Amino acid sequence: MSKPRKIALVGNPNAGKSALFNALTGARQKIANYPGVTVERKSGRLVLPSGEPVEMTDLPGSYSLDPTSPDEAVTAKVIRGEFVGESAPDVLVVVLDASNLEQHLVFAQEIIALGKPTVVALNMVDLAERDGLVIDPMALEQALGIKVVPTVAVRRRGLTELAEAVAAAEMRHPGPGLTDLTMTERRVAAHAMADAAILSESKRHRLHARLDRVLLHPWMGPIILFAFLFVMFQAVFAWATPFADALEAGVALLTDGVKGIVPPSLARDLLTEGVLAGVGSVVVFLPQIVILFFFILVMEASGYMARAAFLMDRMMAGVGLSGRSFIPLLSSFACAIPGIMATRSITDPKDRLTTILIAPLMTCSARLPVYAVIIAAFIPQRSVGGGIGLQGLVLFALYVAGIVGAMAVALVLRRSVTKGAASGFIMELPKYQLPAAKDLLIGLWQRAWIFLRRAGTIIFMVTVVLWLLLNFPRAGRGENQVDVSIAGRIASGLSVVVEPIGFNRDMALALIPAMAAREVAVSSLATTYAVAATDDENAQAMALGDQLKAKWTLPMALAFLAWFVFAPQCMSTIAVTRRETNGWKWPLFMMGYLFGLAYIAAGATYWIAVEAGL
Ligand SMILES: Nc1nc2c(ncn2[C@@H]2O[C@H](COP(=O)(O)OP(=O)(O)OP(=O)(O)O)[C@@H](O)[C@H]2O)c(=O)[nH]1
Ligand SMILES: [Mg+2]
Repeated sequence: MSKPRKIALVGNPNAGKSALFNALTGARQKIANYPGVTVERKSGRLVLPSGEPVEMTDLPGSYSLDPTSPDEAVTAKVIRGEFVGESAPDVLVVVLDASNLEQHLVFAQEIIALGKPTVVALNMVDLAERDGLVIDPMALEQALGIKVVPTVAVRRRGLTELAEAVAAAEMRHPGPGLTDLTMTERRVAAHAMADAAILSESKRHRLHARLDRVLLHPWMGPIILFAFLFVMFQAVFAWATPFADALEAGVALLTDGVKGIVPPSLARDLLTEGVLAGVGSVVVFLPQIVILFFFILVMEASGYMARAAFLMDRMMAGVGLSGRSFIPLLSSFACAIPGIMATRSITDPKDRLTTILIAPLMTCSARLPVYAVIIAAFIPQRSVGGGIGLQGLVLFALYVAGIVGAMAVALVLRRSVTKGAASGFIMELPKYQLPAAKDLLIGLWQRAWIFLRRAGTIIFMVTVVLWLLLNFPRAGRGENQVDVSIAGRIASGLSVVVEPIGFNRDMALALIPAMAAREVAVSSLATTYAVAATDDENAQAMALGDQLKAKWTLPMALAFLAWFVFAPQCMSTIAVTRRETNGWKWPLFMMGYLFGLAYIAAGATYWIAVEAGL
């Protein structure tokens, strides 16, 4: 039997190729709202209405067959049949976003000009219709000289017709006048074709255009973005407090419960001091994490995220980065690991390396518990006027410090280690959409689950190991358990190094396990203070925040915060950096410079705060 024919889906990023691919083949993959998600090749089987089985490939989104990024290079090579170990596709399906027709027709012409059997999937006609765009597929067919099938990938509309067109595509050939055009000529032609195919445009379309004029305005745009982020950080504290308090009370109740049932023993201590105090101290930050991601998901789903990237482009260019770095850096606010992996869509190797190196400076969500516990303990819960909470303001400042730090580092790197010019940036702005409640809920649930799973696995394990190291060898009469323990001794050694920047032994003790996961800084402190307090009934009953207040000064707390703005990332980030840069050189460089920055920032913060009499 001969091999099945190969069908490839091509088109601009965000045209809905993956959605069509999923709908046609039943395969599953992540679908996000901004360009550049499909990095790898996906293929699956399907049977055409004619009964012919074919193999379908989902190619990365591209703007042109002249590749400007590794993803685009893959697409261009596969289409031309130059990809090693990969036969050329027999039929191409060009996927167009009907509501972005003019833009998408530019690349479509280039594909069609290849002369291969090709059909057009005019996708997202639902969104076009909703926007009041009435498109005439026949006019497009005439202009392009090939079959055009209207589809709605997410509603499975037009799939059968598309499959039929694919089966028939072998016989067709491109019309005259499409080959050998320059890019500019293609743009002009695209404009004319879109004009001819679009029959009417509605109020909604004009409304979106007007929204863009405000949100993308050179100076109003950034102010609105800044204001939005400001509100987001205010909300993280303001909304979370009742839930966090309830969770904290729950953990306290559990601890009392265990103490009531289990007789005093090391095992009971492990449960209360290690598991409940340690892991519990992290879990109480679940509401904050959920609120933070609520805002991020709304930004993504509404189409505002891409606008934010667009606004940031100029600032990025100022420090020698391209706007392409924005999405990876933004992902790093969740976690640096997906952020670093997302840099694969950056064309220029030095541009990409710079982005990888600064990604850990974006405040990942694992740092939120650390910030939150210190802020709640040391920054008074009061308003600085106009209903603006001081705590939210400090949190906002910490995030801004990370961003400013990253931009400053990029500026320096681009003039030294990763010298080079900034490259251009093309990005499509998706349509505005009201986020669907169901998608939001699923997204939030996934985030919450990731957080809880971390608490139940890595944070749990590290905390238990730390508890063991804190409890052995056992203290004799009159000795303090933490002082004589293995962990205590290691931390005492380390505190020689961190004393100059204002850290005490307990803080030093939290730094090492925090390399496994940042949240562990919180659980380590909680466990350490719980172990230290075993003999003191009063101290035992104190919440972590009160313990911190009793044992740290304000300058120490601020120095600790400054440390975590820059502190070298977790082990997994180092590992992924090693993988993405093919060696140890850059991860070591990254660790080195981050350690240096963290040390200087914490030290400067401490001494300035002390001098200021805080
Ligand atoms: N309303 C509507 N949304 C769609 C349609 N097709 C795709 N989408 C959505 O559009 C977004 C982008 O779709 P993808 O399938 O990821 O786009 P892609 O072409 O694979 O993008 P890249 O992989 O980045 O090149 C997703 O959020 C889809 O759910 C459609 O016909 N109608
Ligand atoms: Mg895709």
